[in-house]
Amino acid sequence: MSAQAPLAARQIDTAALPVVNVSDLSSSDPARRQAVGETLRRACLDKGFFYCAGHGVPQGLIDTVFAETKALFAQPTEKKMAIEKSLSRCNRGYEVLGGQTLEAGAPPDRKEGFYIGVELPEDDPRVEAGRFNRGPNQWPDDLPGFRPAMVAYFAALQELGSRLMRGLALSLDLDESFFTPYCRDPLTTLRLLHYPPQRADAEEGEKGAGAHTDFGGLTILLQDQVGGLQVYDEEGEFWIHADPIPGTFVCNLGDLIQRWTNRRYRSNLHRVVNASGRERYSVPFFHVGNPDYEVRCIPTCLKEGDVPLYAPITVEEHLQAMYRKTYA
Ligand SMILES: O=C(O)CCC(=O)C(=O)O
Ligand SMILES: [Fe+2]
Repeated sequence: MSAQAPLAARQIDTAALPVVNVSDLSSSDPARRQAVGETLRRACLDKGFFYCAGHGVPQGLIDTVFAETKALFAQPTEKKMAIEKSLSRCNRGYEVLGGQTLEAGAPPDRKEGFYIGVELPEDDPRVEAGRFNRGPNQWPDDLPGFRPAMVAYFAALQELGSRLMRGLALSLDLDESFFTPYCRDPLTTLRLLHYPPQRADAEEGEKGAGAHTDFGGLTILLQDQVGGLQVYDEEGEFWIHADPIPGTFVCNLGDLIQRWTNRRYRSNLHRVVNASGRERYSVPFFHVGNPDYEVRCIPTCLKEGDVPLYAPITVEEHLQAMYRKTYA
């Protein structure tokens, strides 16, 4: 969505992103929930990227998700190709190294991935109607712990995402339930990613993930201890290294929130460069709402004299356009 940032921009290693403890979003005291909303507002008005602490997702589940993710990517190529994404009508399953180009004009991303979504049987009316990204998942047949771990993690993150959306509503001085209709029947995607180390002899401009903004509402990223995520600072024209902080997720706002808020909250440019010499694994969860929900400028986000910058669009229309753009 955003303009291309200068890739040769100066880089700094400052942890310039705030840590927001969201545990009080579960408080029965409205004032404590509102206080989290205020903290979220400051983070969202700045970069739209923050570390999320106090999220309540058990560390044991997180460790299992990483273990299963590594086991999946360690499988022989033919095993992974047996559940490759093109075999699915709803973009589920394995994505080959270089399968996506997130940054227009750059070389393909040096990452391999795996897509998981809401599990729907073939005879579900939404699947029979051919709705975008609706249908069954593809699962590896010889990793018995994989599916239960991913299903449990998906459910935990879906709940966290909806909780954060209530916090986001508070941050915008809206009713806490403002985004509830959007959160029903979600089109969320869980994505597993493996970034091999950057190559010394790589084509100019090759990255793990090219500079991009996220398509959906809210992204909740689990990253390992290797590092490599970079967030663009538009004013300073440099990349902030969003190094891992144990026990936190990195949360960022996607395009839909930028559209809702008329760019008051931004969908910020970010990228991955795995210069560590090690394998990197990450697990972004794209909390995306109801496909039929129409995202339009929130009236209170419109300052006097401003006009909406974006036409209303349904969640499904926007996602389809972004998939077309990055999977040429
Ligand atoms: O792997 C990461 O750290 C970020 C991945 C990402 O930005 C994405 O999949 O949209
Ligand atoms: Fe992203």
